[in-house]
Amino acid sequence: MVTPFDAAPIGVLLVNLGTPDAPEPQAVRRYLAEFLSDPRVVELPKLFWAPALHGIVLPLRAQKSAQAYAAIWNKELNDSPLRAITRAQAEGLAERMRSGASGASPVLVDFAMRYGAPSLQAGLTGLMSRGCERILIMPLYPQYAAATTATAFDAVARILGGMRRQPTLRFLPPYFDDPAYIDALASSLRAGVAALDFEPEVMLASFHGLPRSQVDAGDPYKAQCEASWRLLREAMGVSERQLRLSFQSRFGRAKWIEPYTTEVVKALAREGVKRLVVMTPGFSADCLETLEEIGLELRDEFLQEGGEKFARITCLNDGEEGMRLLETLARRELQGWA
Ligand SMILES: C=CC1=C(C)c2cc3[nH]c(cc4nc(cc5[nH]c(cc1n2)c(C)c5CCC(=O)O)C(CCC(=O)O)=C4C)c(C)c3C=C
Ligand SMILES: [Fe+2]
Ligand SMILES: [Fe+2]
Repeated sequence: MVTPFDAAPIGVLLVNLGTPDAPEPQAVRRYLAEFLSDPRVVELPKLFWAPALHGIVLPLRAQKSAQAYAAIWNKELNDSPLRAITRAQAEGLAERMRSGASGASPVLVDFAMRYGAPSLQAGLTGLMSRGCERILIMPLYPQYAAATTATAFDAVARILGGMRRQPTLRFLPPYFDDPAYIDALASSLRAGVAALDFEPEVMLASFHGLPRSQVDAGDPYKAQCEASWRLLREAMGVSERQLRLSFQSRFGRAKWIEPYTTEVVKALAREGVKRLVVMTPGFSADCLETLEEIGLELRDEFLQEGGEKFARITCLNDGEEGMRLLETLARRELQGWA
């Protein structure tokens, strides 16, 4: 029997970057091998990069990164924070889409990782096996980058390339300037600062970096981060000096987009800034880069350089503001479907 098209469920698939299965060198190596072999991520000739990656980068990096993952692993759930939070976002969105749903089609929500597990293949085929013929893919990157947004699209297209009966797809566009995103960031920053036992002298918005060569080649990522930063400053009513911008997570020796987060923070401490708050608006979920690189490493650097009070604002995660944002985006993109 064929389900009438209008009554068939609609699928929503949240997509984030990916993460290892365990905080151990073997698992981290497997994950990094998949991630860093993606030509959208490292744009070097394969003949040169593959031996360097497998011969030098992975043996060194897997060991070091496994220790970093161990420091932030969610022990209660025995899971990576990124996967645990993305799962909670999917569960929360499913609940929200159940209540107040209008029309005949139920909305089913799942999540997938671009690299590692649960795979995009499993996410797509899982929704299809539950009857979804129309699927909204939501890459959870507010700012577009070929290394994140485009590679998710590429991977989905490759998976569909192997299907006889394809679902109909929609993709969430980048939402770096969406008022719902900016409002969610501003509310979470205000609430985060109000809950502190100190008043910050400076706030810093630290975005994940990108190789400068990718931006020079036309990637709009840096401009979109700058636009989010400007809109957030306007929403908060603060100046460029009160809310600074920087880029973190540099990987490799090439130049990445600047200013680098570590340099900005060390300079602030040397200038005499004692109380600092750091937020990471480009990440939808807390992960290695926010919990360890900012929450542990950057905190130590600031305190060692003379800073006295340091606080990190959590990502939007599955909190009220974050979930309201995901629901707003999903409902908007599902118009005419659900
Ligand atoms: C938010 C957007 C992201 C962009 C843009 C991005 C680009 C990018 N990243 C690397 C290299 C690494 N990134 C790593 C971790 C990582 N990156 C993002 C997001 C973006 N990356 C997230 C959410 C995470 C955390 C994953 C987790 O498991 O918690 C890592 C791995 C960690 C490590 O070993 O230090 C690397 C490596 C490149 C090269 C790049 C752009 C070209
Ligand atoms: Fe990254
Ligand atoms: Fe990092």
